[in-house]
Amino acid sequence: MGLLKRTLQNIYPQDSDSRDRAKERLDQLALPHWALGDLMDLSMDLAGITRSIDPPVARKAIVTMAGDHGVVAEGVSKFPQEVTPQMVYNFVNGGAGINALARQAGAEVIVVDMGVAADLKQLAAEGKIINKKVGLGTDNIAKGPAMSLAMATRSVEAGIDIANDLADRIDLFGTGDMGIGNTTPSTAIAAVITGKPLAELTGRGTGLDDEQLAHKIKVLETILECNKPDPKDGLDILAKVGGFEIGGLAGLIIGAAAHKKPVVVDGFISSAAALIAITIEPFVRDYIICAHRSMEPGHRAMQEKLGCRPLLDLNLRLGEGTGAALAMNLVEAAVAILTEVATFEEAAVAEADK
Ligand SMILES: Cc1cc2ncn([C@H]3O[C@H](COP(=O)(O)O)[C@@H](O)[C@H]3O)c2cc1C
Ligand SMILES: O=C(O)c1cccnc1
Repeated sequence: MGLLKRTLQNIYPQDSDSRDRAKERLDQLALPHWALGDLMDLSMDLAGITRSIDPPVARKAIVTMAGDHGVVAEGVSKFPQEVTPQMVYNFVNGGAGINALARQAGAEVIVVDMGVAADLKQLAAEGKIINKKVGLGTDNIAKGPAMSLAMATRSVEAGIDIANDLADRIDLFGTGDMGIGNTTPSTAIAAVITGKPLAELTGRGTGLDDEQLAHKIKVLETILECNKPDPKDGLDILAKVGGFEIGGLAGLIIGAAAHKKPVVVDGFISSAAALIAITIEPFVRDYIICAHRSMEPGHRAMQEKLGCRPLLDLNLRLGEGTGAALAMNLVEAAVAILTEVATFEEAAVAEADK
């Protein structure tokens, strides 16, 4: 049996006993009932995910996966494809948005080459990135499938491998992406899985103007017409309209769920990966924490389908894992509430009048 199938057999819903035990304590905290709001719901989720009322989250990593996209030939991005490997160097040198925010959150940044259209072997040989290259960029999805079904499986299994390798030393995973053009496959995935119209889902990515946005929607119509992915088959969707880094992130999310570890899902591209993951195995949903609401208009529909309310809404539109790094601070806050706040009884505070 392949790695993906074996991993899926280890994915269960959140543990209701641990959730109940967390709720029992949270209900008694010396504050007006549930006054720390969504953070208290998050505490319960963390207990259910980790099977503990002292959920471990201290050791954090953002896994930023990079890949290129043949569809850039259609003029769907404001930036040229060379930016993908150039940003990989920036990540390695510590100068990108994700490096600053991960440092601030106390999270490690792990950069993975899933399919950048450039030779990054030297960086991998120096141990600065992980090499899981499936191809030199996907094929142009406006002309046919992104990749073969075998490559789609390899992408997802590469992400599972990374989760497996990190599971001994990381408690809390975050997702990040880098790949010029990747809001286009992400929008295609969103359209297939949410069933919402492209005009509602498609956004400006790195900053398209009105005319370029209208063109991107046309290209997306062509992409869906010529590929016709099966909305119930996550691997089919990934192979036809996905990307190597999107597949890798779907695998990372699946892997985190199999290890009963929370995974903070970043923005638009990471959410496309999460949609692929829950289409492959719906229980994966129980392990996902949605970091923030991106500026891309389709993000709302994606998060509704994920069944996940975002923690932050900061007009971010970057990716890289930046929103996930910011939300990790809130995940740690949710644990602090559960483990450090005293109950009415412990603090000798009078309870509410009936
Ligand atoms: C310098 C730079 C750094 C980035 N970091 C993340 N992205 C983000 O923008 C890209 C997706 O937008 P689109 O589909 O419009 O190309 C992805 O690489 C995503 O990670 C960046 C984009 C640029 C230009
Ligand atoms: O929300 C995101 O992840 C995003 C939005 C625009 C461009 N790149 C990433």
